[in-house]
Amino acid sequence: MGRCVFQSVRTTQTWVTFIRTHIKNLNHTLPHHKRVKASSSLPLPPGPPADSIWGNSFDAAFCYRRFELWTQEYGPVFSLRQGIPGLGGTRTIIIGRHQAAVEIMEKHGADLSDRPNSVAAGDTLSGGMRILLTKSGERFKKLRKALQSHLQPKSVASYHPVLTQSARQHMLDIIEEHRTMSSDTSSFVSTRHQDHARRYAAAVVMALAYGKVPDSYEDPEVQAVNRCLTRLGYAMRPGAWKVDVLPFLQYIPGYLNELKSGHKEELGLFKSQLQEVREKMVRNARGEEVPSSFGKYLIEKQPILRLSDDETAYLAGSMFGAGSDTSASAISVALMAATCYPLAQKAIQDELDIVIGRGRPPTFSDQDSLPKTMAFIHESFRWRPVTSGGFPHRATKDVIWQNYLIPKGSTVIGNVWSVGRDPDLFPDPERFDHTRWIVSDAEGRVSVRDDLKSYPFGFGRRVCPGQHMATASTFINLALVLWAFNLTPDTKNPIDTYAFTESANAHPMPFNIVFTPRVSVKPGDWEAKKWEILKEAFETYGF
Ligand code: HEM
Repeated sequence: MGRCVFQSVRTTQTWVTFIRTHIKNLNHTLPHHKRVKASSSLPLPPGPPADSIWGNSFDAAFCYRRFELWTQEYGPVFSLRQGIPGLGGTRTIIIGRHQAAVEIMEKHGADLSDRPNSVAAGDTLSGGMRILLTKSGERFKKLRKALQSHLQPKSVASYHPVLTQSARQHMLDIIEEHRTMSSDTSSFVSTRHQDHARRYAAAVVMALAYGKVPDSYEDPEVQAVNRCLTRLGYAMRPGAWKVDVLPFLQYIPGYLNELKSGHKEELGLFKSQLQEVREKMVRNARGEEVPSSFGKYLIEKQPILRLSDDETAYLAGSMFGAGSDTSASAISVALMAATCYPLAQKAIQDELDIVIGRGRPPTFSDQDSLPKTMAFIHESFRWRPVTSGGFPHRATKDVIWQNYLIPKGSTVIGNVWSVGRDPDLFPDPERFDHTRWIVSDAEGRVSVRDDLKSYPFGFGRRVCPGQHMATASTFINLALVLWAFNLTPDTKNPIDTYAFTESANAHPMPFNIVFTPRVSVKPGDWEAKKWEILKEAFETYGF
């Protein structure tokens, strides 16, 4: 008698795997919409083979790129397991295509607005008050409501003057770097343009949070906030604190002391920064002007928003962490794209020349007349997204998608890198092509497609509330840089467009750009005069 196939299956564990595999294999042969329900429950989305105890192992560095390969292999939604769920392990569902992200993260937004437990960075270091890590619930709703109302496009427009002023300083920083670094008068290799972008972003976020612009990136307050951010970044690194998988560790005396003192330090810093605004408001009663800021808004509305003093301080303080690093990286990526794709750069400069001319620098009032420039920005967000791997959500209920089960308690991640490589929407995805974002109507009028532009900022109810601010910052800086300069690569140091930091918010590794002013001078004039003319344009133009 032939050996029955079931005789080789010895343990319950292998039984389960055996049945799951067969259901999965059967399902794989069917189109998504026809996939069948398993006998007692729906199957998990498919995924790469996993060790029966440890689950899937993969390198955490640039895992979003590995996840794109698994999306191509296993489909738009796949599952991973690390350890044993329920015994300190996690089940993670990765979404890699746009339609699936909308169907899961937008349609089931209410069931996916939670964040995974974070004892180290969330509960201890941030005291549960840093909105990025706050669990869903009453506190999250209060914090989110306060943020959202202040970061709507209309409120962002009230910050245009400070954004413009800081972007103008950004241009002057580039010109100043030329003056100090270069003996060649016509162009120069900038090695510090990323520092200039960082200074810009720090300045606007400080202005947004507290209504003041720091003198430099070396400003002691900026440095103090950056120290807090470095600590946060370290605490959030997967595996940095075992307490996130083994929560009982938090009860070991002394174990969390380092994070507790970090919390004390940052709460003290955030409170003192907000106190300064409070004091200004008191002096305002005696005639001192108080610039508008998120901090001022929170103080005025604190009773209506039902925020405690600590929550108010944290909300304003967390702004820097969420908005500064990300905006600086987005600006650097846009400049990297312009440098590496000269035809796209020229298309933007031609548009700037037609719409604005060389007589005055661009402003926010030109934004609606510059669809190619806006398309370029959305393409740079797609090409090298800042938050490439997305940010984890947690399912608070079972979610069913196309006969697959996303179980309650799983971590759900919309992989921004993959969604931007969705072949149905972005064919030949590694190519930078701003024209993918341009649509024309019957009369040939061009505009920017609107339906896809928010995914680089996350999904559902946790979508980035700062996205309008981030887009505005990238617009004004890119438009001013390309109005003023031609960007070319430094032939001695080619740019590696895949060289990024491994952090959650990816930054390009340092790269050089050659800046050449686009100013025409009369024959006989010195080339050097171009820099003076440009400087004058930025210093004197009435922004
Ligand atoms: C290019 C720049 C930026 C990018 C790429 C970006 C991206 C993101 C992403 C992917 C998330 C997580 C969304 C999710 O969980 O699905 C997020 C959250 C957040 N962002 Fe941004 N962001 C940027 C700039 C900003 C700015 C300028 C601000 C504020 C001024 C800001 C404030 C926040 C806050 C407060 C959260 C937490 C929201 C929550 O957990 O409910 N971001 N951002």
